[in-house]
Amino acid sequence: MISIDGLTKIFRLNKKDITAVDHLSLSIEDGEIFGVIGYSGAGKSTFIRLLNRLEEPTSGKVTIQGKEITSMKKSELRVARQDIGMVFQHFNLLWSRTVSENIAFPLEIAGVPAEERVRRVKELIDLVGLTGRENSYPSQLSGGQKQRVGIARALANKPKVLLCDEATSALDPETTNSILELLVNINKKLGLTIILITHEMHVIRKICNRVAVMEDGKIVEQGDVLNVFLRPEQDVTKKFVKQVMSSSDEEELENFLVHYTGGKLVELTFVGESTNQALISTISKKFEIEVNILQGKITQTQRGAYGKLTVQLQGEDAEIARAISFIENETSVQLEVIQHAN
Ligand SMILES: Nc1ncnc2c1ncn2[C@@H]1O[C@H](COP(=O)(O)OP(=O)(O)OP(=O)(O)O)[C@@H](O)[C@H]1O
Repeated sequence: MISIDGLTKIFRLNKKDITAVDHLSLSIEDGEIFGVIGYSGAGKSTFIRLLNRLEEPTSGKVTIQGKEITSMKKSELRVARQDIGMVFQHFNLLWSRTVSENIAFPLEIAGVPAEERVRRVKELIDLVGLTGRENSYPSQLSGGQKQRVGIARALANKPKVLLCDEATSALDPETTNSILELLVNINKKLGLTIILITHEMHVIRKICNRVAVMEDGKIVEQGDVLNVFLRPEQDVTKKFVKQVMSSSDEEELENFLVHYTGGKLVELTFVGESTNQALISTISKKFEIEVNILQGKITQTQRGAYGKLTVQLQGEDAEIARAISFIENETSVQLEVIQHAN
C-alpha cells in the first residue's frame, strides 16, 4: 500500500544541518494500523508530514497505491492528497465554521456538489458520533469532540490512507480511549490503512497491528506489536515496552523479593494463545507444589493478549524442577527463574 524508500529530510537552521529523517525505508500493508513510536525529537512529525508532502523531502521516495508521491507536480499532488486524510494533534479546525461546515470544507475544495455534500456530511457525523452537534462551533466542543470533527473532515473525501499525527496527545486518558476505539472502528468498517505516530506505547498496544520504533530519524526496530512487546531488542524499545508493562508496584516488588524465602521465584510470560492456558491450576494439581502469585498483569493488544506473572513455587526441589521443566517443554508459556530464594 505504502512504500517508503530512503526518505530523508535535512533542515538547515542557523547555517547548521539538522537531519530530522535519515534514509528511512518502510513498507506498510493495505488495511493495517501501523504505529511509529519515538521520543520527542526522533523525527516522527517530520516523517508523517513527508508522506503527503506537507514537508518536502530532501531525498528518497514515497509511493502510495503505486503512485509516486515524491515525483508529483503540485497539481497532481492536490488530487493524490484526496486519497490521504490527515488528523492533527491540535485538531486544526476552522474556528468560525460550525461542525458541519468544517467537515464540508474539503468537499467544497474537491468541488463536490452541494446536495451530495450535505448527504456526505450527515454520514460522517453519524460515523464519528457527533449527531446533535452539527451546528456547534469548535469552541463549544470538548477535546474529544473536536478530534471527532478532525477525523470526520479527514475522511470526507473517502481517503484510502489516514495519517494521524499524535491524534490523542492533547486528550485525557478516557477521551484518548474513545478516539482510539473510533479509529479501530473506522479501520474495520472502511478498510482504511492508518499510520499513526505517537510517543505513548499504550496507543500502540491498543490499536496497532505493527509498530516501528524511531530514534534519530531512523527506524531502529520494527515488527508485529506482540513480537516487539515480547522481544524488544533496542534499549529505546525496551523503555517503551516498560511504559505499558511495569508499574511502580513492580519496582516495589523487586525490593520485597528477598522476603519470599524458600522455593523458586519465576516470571511467566504469556503471549497470545498461551494466556488462555490454565497454567497455575494445572501445575498445582499435577505436581506436589504450591504456587504463590506475587504479581501479575495481562494486557490486550490487537494481536492478542500479553502478560507477565511473578510466582513463587514452593515444595521439594526435585518437584519444583519437574514443574519448571513441564512449563518450559510442554506449554507455550515462557519461564524465567528470577532468583533462587534462600
Ligand atoms: N521546520 C524545522 N526547521 C528546523 N528544524 C526542524 C524543523 N522541524 C523539525 N526540526 C527538527 O527536526 C528534528 C525532528 O523533529 P520532529 O518534530 O520531527 O520530531 P518528533 O519526533 O515529532 O518530536 P515531537 O514529538 O517533539 O514533535 C528535531 O531536531 C527538530 O528540532
